[in-house]
Amino acid sequence: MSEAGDSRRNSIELIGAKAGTAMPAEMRQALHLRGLIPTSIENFSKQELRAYQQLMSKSTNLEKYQFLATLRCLNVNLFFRLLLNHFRDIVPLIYTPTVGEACLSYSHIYPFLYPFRTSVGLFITLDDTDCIDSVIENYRRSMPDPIDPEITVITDGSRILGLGDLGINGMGIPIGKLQLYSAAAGLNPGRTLPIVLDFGTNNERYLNDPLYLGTREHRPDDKRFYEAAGRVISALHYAFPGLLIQFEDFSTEHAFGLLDYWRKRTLCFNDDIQGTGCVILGGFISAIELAGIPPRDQRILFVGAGSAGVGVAKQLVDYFIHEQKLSEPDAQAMFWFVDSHGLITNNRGDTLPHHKVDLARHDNGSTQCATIEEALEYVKPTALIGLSTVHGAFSERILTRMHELNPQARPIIFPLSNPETKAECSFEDAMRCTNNRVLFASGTAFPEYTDPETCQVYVPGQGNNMYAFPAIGLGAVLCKPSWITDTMLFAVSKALANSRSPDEKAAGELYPRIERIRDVSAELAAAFVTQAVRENLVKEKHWLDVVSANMPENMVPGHIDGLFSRRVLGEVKTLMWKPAASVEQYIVEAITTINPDDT
Ligand SMILES: NC(=O)C1=CN([C@@H]2O[C@H](COP(=O)(O)OP(=O)(O)OC[C@H]3O[C@@H](n4cnc5c(N)ncnc54)[C@H](O)[C@@H]3O)[C@@H](O)[C@H]2O)C=CC1
Ligand SMILES: CC(=O)C(=O)O
Ligand SMILES: [Mg+2]
Repeated sequence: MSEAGDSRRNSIELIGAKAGTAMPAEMRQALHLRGLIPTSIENFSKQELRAYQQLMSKSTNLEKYQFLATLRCLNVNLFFRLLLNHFRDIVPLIYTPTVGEACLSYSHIYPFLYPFRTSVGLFITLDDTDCIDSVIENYRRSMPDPIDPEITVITDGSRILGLGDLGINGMGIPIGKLQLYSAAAGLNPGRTLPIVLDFGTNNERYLNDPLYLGTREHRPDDKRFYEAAGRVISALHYAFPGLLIQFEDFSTEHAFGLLDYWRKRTLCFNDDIQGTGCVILGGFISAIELAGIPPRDQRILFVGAGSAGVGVAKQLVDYFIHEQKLSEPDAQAMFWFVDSHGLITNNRGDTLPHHKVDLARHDNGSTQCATIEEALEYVKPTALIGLSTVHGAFSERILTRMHELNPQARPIIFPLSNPETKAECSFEDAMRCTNNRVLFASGTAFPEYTDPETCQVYVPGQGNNMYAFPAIGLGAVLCKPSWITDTMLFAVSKALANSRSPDEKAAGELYPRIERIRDVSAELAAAFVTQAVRENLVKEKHWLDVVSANMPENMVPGHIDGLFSRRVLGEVKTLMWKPAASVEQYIVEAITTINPDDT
């Protein structure tokens, strides 16, 4: 086909196919589509209604996931309209818990053919890293819009949620996270790039699965891993200057190494370490306000000391140092950690991996605790944080002891492992065992709990990094700081705690309601950008002008109130992408994308 023919075809694909039954009559005529589309000329709301009905008619969550995945490829605008208008219902279908189920069977549910010109993302093998530039170029060519991605979520599938090594099947996670970026924080979906490093898997089940879609080899050694991952990151950095890289679900043994090496070399962050730290600190600040004891009297027991446990602990320690004015040793003394070998101490007789050394207790004398129960009796915690991947680790006995050990304070219990099949306890169990006194947040949303005697309904908190990563990403994409500092993340946590509405606070909720996520993300991103400018790490003149103008001297990180902050917030909001509200708007946008000179 001639170039002119190609271009016409592309226009029809972009404008026509995606407007679908909403395409006006004149346009059907002009694009030679008359007779090829059903007669009725609909609006987007009607299309959305039909899509929602079809979604709800599916009998399993996995079928719903598949329906949504296909819709995302066929009609981006409709997909995001549907998602935004039914956020609470649909997030669990595209994210945890259903995305976990989808990843487990990704090689089996993979559609035969993704529609022309709708790349799912990049699948990069070890061999591909020898010609990585051409692989990236293939991706660029495959995209309908000639614009560079501004954000990538990249995994090697080695620790997908709490489900372990899923190899290439982990691709569902970057896809799901990036869908949330667009829905929750207004990142343009056409500029998001999911990547899986298909460097092999140590999962024997997949290696023996005839339908497994990835490389059938064991994972490489550390040297080869870092070399190959480094090539990919450098090539991305070169091809798309300013691209934000989110590391996701790398096993803990590589998560810290990658972040430490790349943190100041390219714009990046690790969601499991830093995003989770941000979000849990935000909820924890809200929880300690309600706990009924002075914050510095908290005794915090972590169950799980992997990338997420360490990331969360680090940000909580920083909070006690910077906001509660404790010395570093005093702040650290408030924390105890249990891993699969028991309480982490410096004299329990094993060699601790690097990331656990700072977590070890030195004051335990000859006491060692082999189990969570023993640690509970030894520490007598006021707060219990689960990032262990062990379903039911917070047994009824443990939950009841938390109630008994805290007669004066409300116990904080955060079972944060994902998906819900890995959660340390359920909301219902935590409520029953603590006489409804628990301050609760879980990684995957639990249903509301109705007290059988009083019929009062209680809403659980969701402590999932989805409250933070979209905002960190939006803030970083907008202002492009040289690197992402701890204090920028701290500002995001503070803004998250501050973002609760008076109603949410009065109801004792630890996080804002999920339906408000776009407003919340905008506030958090504004706090991020403001902090980045304050730290002199932003070069873009636009943001220097917006933020520096009239910045009060006593600006408190994470406080989004006052005229100054509202100005920054207003600017952030105007730059957030959203699906077109009407077919007319959609067509204008589509034509502008195809031919910017036509405007
Ligand atoms: N809520 C959220 O936003 C997030 C939740 N997560 C969840 O956190 C979990 C952990 O993630 P990572 O830290 O990266 O994994 P990891 O595998 O590195 O860490 C797990 C930790 O739990 C410990 N553990 C295992 N069995 C145990 C047992 N029986 N008793 C006590 N400790 C035990 C391990 O020793 C290790 O320290 C996953 O389920 C993940 O989905 C991770 C990031 C964000
Ligand atoms: C939420 C998330 O990032 C995780 O569970 O790994
Ligand atoms: Mg993760």
